[in-house]
Amino acid sequence: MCAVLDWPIVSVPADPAVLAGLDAWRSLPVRQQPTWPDQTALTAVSERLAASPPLVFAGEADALRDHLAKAQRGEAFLLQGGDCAEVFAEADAGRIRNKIKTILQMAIVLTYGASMPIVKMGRMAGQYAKPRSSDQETRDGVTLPAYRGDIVNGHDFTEASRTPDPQRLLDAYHTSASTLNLIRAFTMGGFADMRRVHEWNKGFTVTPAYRSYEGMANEIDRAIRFMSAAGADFDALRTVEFYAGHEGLLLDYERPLTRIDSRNGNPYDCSAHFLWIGERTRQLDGAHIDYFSRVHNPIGVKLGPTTTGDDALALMDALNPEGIPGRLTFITRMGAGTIRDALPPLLEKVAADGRPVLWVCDPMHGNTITSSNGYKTRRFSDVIDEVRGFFEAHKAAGTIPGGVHVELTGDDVTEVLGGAEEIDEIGLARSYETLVDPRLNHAQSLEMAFLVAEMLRERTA
Ligand SMILES: O=C[C@H](O)[C@H](O)COP(=O)(O)O
Ligand SMILES: C=C(OP(=O)(O)O)C(=O)O
Ligand SMILES: [Mn+2]
Repeated sequence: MCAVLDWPIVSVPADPAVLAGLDAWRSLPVRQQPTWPDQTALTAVSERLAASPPLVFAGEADALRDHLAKAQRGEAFLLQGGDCAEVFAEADAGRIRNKIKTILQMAIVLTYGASMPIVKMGRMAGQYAKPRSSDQETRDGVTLPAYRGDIVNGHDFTEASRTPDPQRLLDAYHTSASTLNLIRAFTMGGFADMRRVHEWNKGFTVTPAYRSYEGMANEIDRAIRFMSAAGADFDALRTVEFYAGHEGLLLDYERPLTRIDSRNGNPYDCSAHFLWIGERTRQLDGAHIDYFSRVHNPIGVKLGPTTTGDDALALMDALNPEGIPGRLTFITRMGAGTIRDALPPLLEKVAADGRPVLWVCDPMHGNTITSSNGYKTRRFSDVIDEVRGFFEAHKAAGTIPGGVHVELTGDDVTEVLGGAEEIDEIGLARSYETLVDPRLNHAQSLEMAFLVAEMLRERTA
């Protein structure tokens, strides 16, 4: 997040038609929104949000778009990771630091293993709204609204907690701001300096992945010492660009945080650098597609196993009709057993169209299962197999596998089955903490990075 920001002396005002368009979604079908019981409170909160400073700058979103354009062309690779659902009470320094360290470690494994620049992005500092399969949840005969993420309601199973509360939009804004502040401090203040690769491993449990990382960090150290002795200047390695993204789901939050870029009069959603539209809200005639077609951030769309080539083209027409490089990312989440059949027709159709798209693999959301002891989980082997299928399909089509999108945490949780620590169904009970979907823990995340580095190395070989 260190784009050069030119602060213009003369502001370009927005075209009134562009401003009016930002509210067109209100008259379209909109899915997965809460029913706010108090509309007056919602209006007051929206006004507060609209008057608050933006969380990111438009210039930073533009810089990210350029990086994503490089990933599209195979000159970089996107790593996006973080919680399924961030939780306000867990936005503390220790957890945020562990997540950043984990993503930095994964990025360095990929950079070193595949000699490829990695674009680093968190599912962080705003990932508070969740689409749900069901609007309600029933426990022991009591039915309450489903938990829709901390920005909407609380997870506790009481009527008070589950009732949507607009004040939570302000809490989400402030928690995003403090999270982003810490991310900026960690990545711009010297902590992310590549000469400190060893320190990013400190404090984590010693696992096989931890040891592999130590080995690689020793090699990097040696290479840096050699290059320094040879006169190279490593000060450029002091800081790291780290971007923030979340699902652009809750339009009552995204709309007031949308601002007009004074450089050119264009609207940007300044709640994050990157917003994606979920599998459940990507209807062509729906509110989400309309809204995000009007803001200038780089935008992602999740594509599940039933997506057709024509759906993909229609999404390109809606979100990136002119084919601006880096503007549109397709995040496929097909399932390990499906990707090898479902992805190739999409790749073929999009390649024939010619407009650029960044293809990213989410190997999590198509591989969710329930364990026999009742946990919502995923198998590490399925996650890796889906990434493998993604690389295979791109190789066969002659297209570029441009990134991975992963649900992970830097903490030592037990939510995903398998990995080198061989977490089994009984083991899930040890430290199952997620409020929605299961996340890779620190060791599983590192292990994944080593495996993806190999796939990426083969791609570039
Ligand atoms: O990350 C998202 C979840 O997969 C989605 O919200 C659905 O979860 P659910 O089936 O538990 O409602
Ligand atoms: C809900 C999510 O994904 P999808 O829209 O792909 O189901 C998510 O990324 O948490
Ligand atoms: Mn999820």
